[in-house]
Formats: sequence, C-alpha cells, structure tokens
Amino acid sequence: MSNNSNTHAMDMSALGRSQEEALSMDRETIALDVPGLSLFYGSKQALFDVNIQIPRNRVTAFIGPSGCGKSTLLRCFNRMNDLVDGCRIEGQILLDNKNIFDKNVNVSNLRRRVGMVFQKPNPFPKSIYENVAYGLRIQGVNSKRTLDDVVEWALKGAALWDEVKDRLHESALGLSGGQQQRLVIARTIAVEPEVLLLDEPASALDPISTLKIEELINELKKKFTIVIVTHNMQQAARVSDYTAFMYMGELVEFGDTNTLFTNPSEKQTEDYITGRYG
Ligand SMILES: Nc1ncnc2c1ncn2[C@@H]1O[C@H](COP(=O)(O)OP(=O)(O)OP(=O)(O)O)[C@@H](O)[C@H]1O
Repeated sequence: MSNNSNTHAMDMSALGRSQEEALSMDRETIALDVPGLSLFYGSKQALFDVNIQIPRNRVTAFIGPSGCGKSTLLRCFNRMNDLVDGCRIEGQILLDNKNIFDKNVNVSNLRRRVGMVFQKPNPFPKSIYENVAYGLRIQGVNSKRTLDDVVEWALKGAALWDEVKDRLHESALGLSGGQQQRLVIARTIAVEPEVLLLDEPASALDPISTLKIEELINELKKKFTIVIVTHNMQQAARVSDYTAFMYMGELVEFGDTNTLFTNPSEKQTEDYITGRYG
C-alpha cells in the first residue's frame, strides 16, 4: 500500500485557538486543506466560509443537526456536488497543495484518490469478486494474478474475506446489508485511495454490523485518511480522533474528539452534545 501524497505542515494560523491547542501537540500533516469554502444550491447558501484542515491517517467526524451541511461538505471533497444542478462553490480544497476545483483536474482520478461510501450499500449487480476488481479493471488491469491478489487484500482489509472466500463468484446481492457495506468498502479501498469519505456508513445497519464497521474504521485509518459523517454522537466519540461540529452551514468548532466532547469551547457545541438541540 502506498500513501503517495506529499505532505505539508499544518498552517496553525488558519486554525482557531481551540483547534490550534488541540492539534498542535503532534503537528500532524494534513490530507485535505480547506482554507475557506462556501457553497450555494441555487440561491440558497449551504456552507459559509468553512475553514478546516483534515489530518492525515486519522478519523475526522462531522457532526451536527440535520441539514447543517455535513454531507454537503463531505461531498465537496471528491466533487460529488458537480453532479448537482445549480450548485456553485466559492473557495478551494487543496489535495497535495493542488486545488481540486482547478479546470485541469481529472475528476475520475480525483474520485479514485478520494473514495466515497454512502449510507445505503450500493454493490453492483455482479459477483463479489467483480465488485472488488471493478476499479482495477477500469484502469486496464487484467492480470488474473494481480486481480486475485488485490481482491483478497481488499476483502481482508474490509474484514470480509473469511465470510466470502468460498463464494467469491456468487452475486454480491446475496450478501447481508452489513456484508454489502463492507464489500463496498473493499471495492473502494481496492484502488488505494488516499482519503476515504464515509457518509453515515452504518446508519442502515444492525448493531452487530455497525460494530464491525466501527472496528474496521479503526483498522483502516492506519492506511487511509478517513472522514465520516454521522448522526450518532456516540459513534463519533467511539471512532474518531477529531470532530467537527457544524451548525447551519458553519463550522462551529473543530478539535480533538475527546476535548470537543468533554470540554467544548463553544456554547453551541455544548448545547448540541448535551442534547439541548438537534
Ligand atoms: N441537492 C440539493 N439541492 C438543494 N439543496 C440541498 C441539496 N442537498 C442539500 N441541500 C440543502 O443543503 C443543506 C445542507 O444539507 P446536507 O444534506 O448537507 O445536511 P446534513 O447535515 O448532511 O443533513 P442530514 O444530517 O439530514 O443528512 C440543507 O438545507 C439541505 O436542504
């Protein structure tokens, strides 16, 4: 596995004081740098000058009440909002110091580097094997040996191999919801993204499958930068290293998860985590 992006030091001047305190301890490098981003759906503004630096090889959770812009921000990271009519973005997102919105950016390549898993598992109506091999085949990889190796590696990485190794050529649609979600994660990591975006990946799953996904996130962060949107504050507290609290399209507070949940700097964060609204 390679994590082939260049790193650059975190610009602490761009962070608020609490963030600086939270993040300066080990001065981690950043995977995605958002120096100020606004987004409009037609005339409606959904993100207001969001400024956030996503630490590399860590799990960052986005929390906040419904409609606050968590998914919108997540979808910016691999330009999924390009697909939304009337959506307009002001600002930059830097991946390897390059603005992902630049005209010459190849969006397919960006989406390979910044992979995304949605709330509802969406396996292709193909075999388990072909689901995982899909991205490589698109890249023109046809060597059976390579494909076999990557399929095994990715399924092991997604903690699914033992459950499916004897039925690799059966339909992916025969898997349970939890297995399908892990298969989608295997399909996403098979092309070695640098960043994995997870949009409420466990909200459609039962508690045991949810636990497996949470354990998996913990493993995957060794190799990937992970950003997760979740409605579930306990889940954010369990799986993430850093948490961003959003409210009405603004980033209210961003810091290390422990601090944000036990000693938030902002009253709005405190109100939210203590259940006063949301
Ligand atoms: N395609 C779209 N067209 C127009 N408005 C949209 C679109 N997608 C989202 N919005 C609006 O943008 C705002 C932010 O939505 P978003 O889905 O990002 O919030 P969220 O925090 O992820 O919410 P939830 O937790 O309910 O999923 C909301 O007001 C929503 O109605």
